[in-house]
Amino acid sequence: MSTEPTAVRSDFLKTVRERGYYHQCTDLAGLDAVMSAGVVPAYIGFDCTADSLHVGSLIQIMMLRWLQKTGHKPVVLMGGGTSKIGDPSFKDESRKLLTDEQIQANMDGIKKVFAKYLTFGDGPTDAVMVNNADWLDHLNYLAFLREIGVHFTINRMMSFDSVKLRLDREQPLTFLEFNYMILQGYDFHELHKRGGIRLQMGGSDQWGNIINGVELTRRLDATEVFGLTSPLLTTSSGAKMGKTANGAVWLNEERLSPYEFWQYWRNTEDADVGRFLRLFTELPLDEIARLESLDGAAINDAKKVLADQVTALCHGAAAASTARQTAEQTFEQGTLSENLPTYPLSPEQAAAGVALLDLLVTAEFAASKGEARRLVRGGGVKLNDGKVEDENQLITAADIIDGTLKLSAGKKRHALFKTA
Ligand SMILES: Nc1ncnc2c1ncn2[C@@H]1O[C@H](COP(=O)(O)OP(=O)(O)OP(=O)(O)O)[C@@H](O)[C@H]1O
Ligand SMILES: N[C@@H](Cc1ccc(O)cc1)C(=O)O
Repeated sequence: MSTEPTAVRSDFLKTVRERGYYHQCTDLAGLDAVMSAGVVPAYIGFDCTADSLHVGSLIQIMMLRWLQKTGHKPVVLMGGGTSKIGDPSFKDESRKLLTDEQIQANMDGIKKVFAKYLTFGDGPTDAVMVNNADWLDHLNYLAFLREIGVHFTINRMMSFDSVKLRLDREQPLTFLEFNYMILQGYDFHELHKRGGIRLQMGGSDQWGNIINGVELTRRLDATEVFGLTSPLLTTSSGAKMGKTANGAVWLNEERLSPYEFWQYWRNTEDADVGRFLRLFTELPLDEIARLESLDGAAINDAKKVLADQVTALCHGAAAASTARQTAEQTFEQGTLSENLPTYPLSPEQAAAGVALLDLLVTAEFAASKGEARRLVRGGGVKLNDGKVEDENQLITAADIIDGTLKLSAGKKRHALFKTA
């Protein structure tokens, strides 16, 4: 790797460095020269391992958005082929093999989010979506080994973290998974050949896979292509970005309501506000500097700006403003908002009595009854705004006011159960 220049000229790389998307690049000066000279088509791949992406991948989506805004062409690669293998990078165990139907359903779910962040079409800087199953599904094993396998040495493959970590821990790495980096490497060469793609981006866990593509393309096409990675985000307290007590923070509203999404950002730790504003909004940097310098109670205003901006991008301005109003009604005016997550409760259930622990699980405040029990013991559960003392409490018709029961966990998580 060459020495990194202190200044870059291209708008895209300036943005990447100023806003905190930069971790590593194969040749920053070389990439800067190419990006300053004209439109660069660049890609990021997403495997279809769930039916929605989560905020961990939002940094990648924002990089594609900035790429387009600064005059380049984003290529979104759906890993319809690679999802059949499963990327072993930084995973302790083999992934569960997915069926073709599961992969297709996941792809249908994941695809939806990109239209909100990118403009698709046929123009020079319009985004396009490709699926690597289109070329990987039809590879001929012997021909592939002879044309591509010959460029990879086992010695070098063993030096990559995705392989090394498993072997060091004496955990199995199947031959299937061992092939993953070759296939992702082949994608880069294929995309370069098909659409002149010069750059692949991804989180820092993708570095090894990206390098393989850069080296393979250089050998086969005699062209320099580039790799650029972002840091893998954790919150200031060290938690992996994108996970809450309830699991991942999903981008699709079928998985997580815009209200809960808004709340996630509103609950950002103070120390993360500036960093998240730079990464996940498009506000000008001087405005962000002002917002992050707020302290005391005023930092909460900055968190609301963050929540508004990120929710508006992901779910639209209307959903963002409804989420904000709901939160303000619930927390600042103490009224019940109709927009809180709502679950049905049948009159029969209410008449027979339902265990509070079951409702805590239904509302996704706890993943199991055991966890729900600990939540109550910790003093964090409220029923209609009154603290719950008895973990075995049965909810009955007497707890239902005007057909509604309000359940809360801590100050910030609320759900309504309705009998009609
Ligand atoms: N916390 C994170 N910060 C930055 N980038 C991330 C984060 N989590 C995932 N990514 C990036 O998002 C892209 C998609 O990753 P992927 O779908 O594998 O996410 P994941 O959370 O690791 O999911 P899975 O658990 O299925 O592997 C990759 O480029 C990856 O590096
Ligand atoms: N390996 C990437 C997905 C990916 C797949 C194919 C590619 O060509 C590029 C990236 C991930 O797990 O997130």
